[in-house]
Amino acid sequence: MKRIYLVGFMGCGKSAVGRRLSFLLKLPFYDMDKEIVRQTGKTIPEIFEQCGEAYFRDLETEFLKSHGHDNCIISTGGGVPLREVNRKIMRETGLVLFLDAPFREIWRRIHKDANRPIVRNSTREEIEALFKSRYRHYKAAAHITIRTEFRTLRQITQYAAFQVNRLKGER
Ligand SMILES: Nc1ncnc2c1ncn2[C@@H]1O[C@H](COP(=O)(O)OP(=O)(O)O)[C@@H](O)[C@H]1O
Ligand SMILES: O=C(O)C1=C[C@@H](OP(=O)(O)O)[C@@H](O)[C@H](O)C1
Ligand SMILES: [Mg+2]
Repeated sequence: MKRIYLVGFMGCGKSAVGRRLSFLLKLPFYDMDKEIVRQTGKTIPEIFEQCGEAYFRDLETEFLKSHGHDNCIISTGGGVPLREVNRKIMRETGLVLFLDAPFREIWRRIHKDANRPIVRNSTREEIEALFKSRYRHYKAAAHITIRTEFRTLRQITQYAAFQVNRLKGER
């Protein structure tokens, strides 16, 4: 089995589900944002402010190109599937799961969070427009879409594990 990538909009649960899935499947877990913070010694808002968003996007692609481990879970950042090269790498090196959460739930989770620079500098309407414009990229990246509405983190994790095992059996 190769890597398992979690994709989706900010706040859909990629980091939370990724961590739980790594316990359940007994596979190492990498959160791309945390790896980038570790490698650069800067927080995500600091990278955006000091180096610009384009630089952050290059770091994401660089992470995907240079990550040396298979058999692991990777939670991506919400902007990763926007680049075609990123989608291609993810689909060729693993299974991509899209956590599809409704916008109102996402907004409730992220609107007060200072760690997401895009949210900090935008209105609800702007973030909703971003959510809509990104949706097709998540769909294009994903092998499997998991709807998260009305499901607990535990249920989502169990369903993700079930889908991973099912697809592993098919390959
Ligand atoms: N299905 C869910 N039920 C309840 N809380 C959730 C669910 N999914 C995510 N959360 C919570 O929402 C917040 C944002 O989740 P996070 O994993 O950081 O999202 P992402 O990494 O996709 O941006 C966290 O506090 C997380 O625990
Ligand atoms: O959607 C985005 O453009 C971003 C999502 C964030 O990750 P999460 O999706 O884990 O919040 C983080 O990579 C950065 O703030 C940019
Ligand atoms: Mg995250």
